[in-house]
Amino acid sequence: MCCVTQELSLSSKQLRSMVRQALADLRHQAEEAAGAVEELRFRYRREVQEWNSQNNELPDLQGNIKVFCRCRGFSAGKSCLDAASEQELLVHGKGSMKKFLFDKVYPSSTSQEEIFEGALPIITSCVSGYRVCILAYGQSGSGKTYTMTGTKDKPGVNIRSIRELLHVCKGKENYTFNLKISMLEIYNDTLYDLLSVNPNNPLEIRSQGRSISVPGLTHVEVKTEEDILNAMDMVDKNRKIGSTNTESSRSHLLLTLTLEGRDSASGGSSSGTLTLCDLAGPKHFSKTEATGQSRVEAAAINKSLTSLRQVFSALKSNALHVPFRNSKLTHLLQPCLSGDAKCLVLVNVNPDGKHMVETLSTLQFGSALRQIALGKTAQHISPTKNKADKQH
Ligand SMILES: Nc1ncnc2c1ncn2[C@@H]1O[C@H](COP(=O)(O)OP(=O)(O)OP(=O)(O)O)[C@@H](O)[C@H]1O
Repeated sequence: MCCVTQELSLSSKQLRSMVRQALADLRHQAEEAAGAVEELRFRYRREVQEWNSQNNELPDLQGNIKVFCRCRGFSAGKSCLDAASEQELLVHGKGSMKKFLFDKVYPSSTSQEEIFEGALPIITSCVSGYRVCILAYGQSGSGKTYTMTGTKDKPGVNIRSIRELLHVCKGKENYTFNLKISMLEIYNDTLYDLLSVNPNNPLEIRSQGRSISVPGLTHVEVKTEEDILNAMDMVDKNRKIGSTNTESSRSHLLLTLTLEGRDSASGGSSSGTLTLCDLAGPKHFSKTEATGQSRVEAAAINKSLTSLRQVFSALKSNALHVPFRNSKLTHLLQPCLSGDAKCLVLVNVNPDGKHMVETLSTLQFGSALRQIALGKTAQHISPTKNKADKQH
C-alpha cells in the first residue's frame, strides 16, 4: 500500500512538472507567434507604403502636369501632321512648319486601350489619396468626347477609369472602400448636376478655407458595372446636349470620382479624387456667324478656356496669385491644380478640322508646360495632409 502511495505521489510530481513545462513551452510559442505577427504587420505596412510610392513614381518624376497629344485619323494626301518622335508633333503649313512638344504624341492609329494605358499611372494615384484630373482639350470635332466617353464597343477613359478603380480596390487584401461618382455640366458659366432628379437647378461653388464643395451635388455610390451604366444613362438624359457626337459640344463635362479607402491590416486610410473633364472646344466665329443664344454660349466657353490658359500660365511662372476664381471651370479644378495634385492634359488634334494650329498655339504646349511644378503655387490646398496623414 505504502509502495503504491509513493508511486502515485511520484507520478503526480512528474505530472505537475510536465504540465509546468508544457505551459512554459506554450507561453514561449505564444510569445514567438506574437513576435512573428508583429513582424508580418510591419512588413505588410512597408509593402503598402512601397506600393503607394511606386504607384506614384511615374507622375512625380516629371512634374505634376503632363501633356499628351492624340491625333485623329485624317484623309490620305491631306495630312499636315507628322509625329516626328514620341514627343514631337510637326505641323506642315503653306511654306512653313511648326513643332509642338508634348510628353507623348499618339498617332492616329492609337486605340482607346493605349490611351487609357498611358493615363493609368495618374488614374491609380487616386487610390493612394491624390487629387488628380484628366482634361481633354482640343478644337471642335477633334475627338475629345470620343477619348473621354467613347462608344459602347470602344469605351473611353471615363468608363475604363471607374472599372479600373473598382478592379484595383476589390483586388486589395484587407481593404474596404467607398467609390462615389458625381457629374457636373458647366453651361454658360453655370453648374448643373447631371445625376440629379432636378438637373435644371443651378448649383453654386462654396469655398471654405482651402476646400471647395458644391452643396446639393448628387454623389452616387458605384459598386458594380451596372451602377456605372445607370449613372451614364442618367447623364445622357440630363445633359444640355446629348452625347450623340452629332453636334458640337456647348458645355464642359466634369465627372468626379471620390475614393475613400481603409486598410484594416495597417490601420491606414486615404481619400483621393479623380476628375475627368471633357472640355468644350474653343469657338471661332465672325460677327455674322453666331447670333443670340449660340453667341452667348460661345462667349462663355471661350471665356472659361481663357481662364484655364491664364491658370496654366500663372502656374508655369510660379506666380504668387493663380486666378482660379476667374471662371467656374477653374474654380472647380483648383484642388486638382494645386499642391501635390496631378494633372494630365489630353490634347486632341484633327488635321482635317478647322483652327487646329490656333488651338494648339493658344495653350503654348511647348516644353515649358511640363516643367510646371504645382507644389510651388501660391494658393495651394495641401493634399499632403489628406494623403499622408490618413495613410500612416
Ligand atoms: N480616334 C478616333 N477614332 C474614331 N473615330 C473618332 C476618333 N476621334 C473622333 N472620332 C469621331 O469623330 C467625331 C467627332 O468626335 P468628338 O465628338 O469626340 O469630337 P469633340 O472634340 O468632342 O467635338 P466637340 O468639341 O465639337 O464636341 C465623332 O463621330 C467620333 O466618334
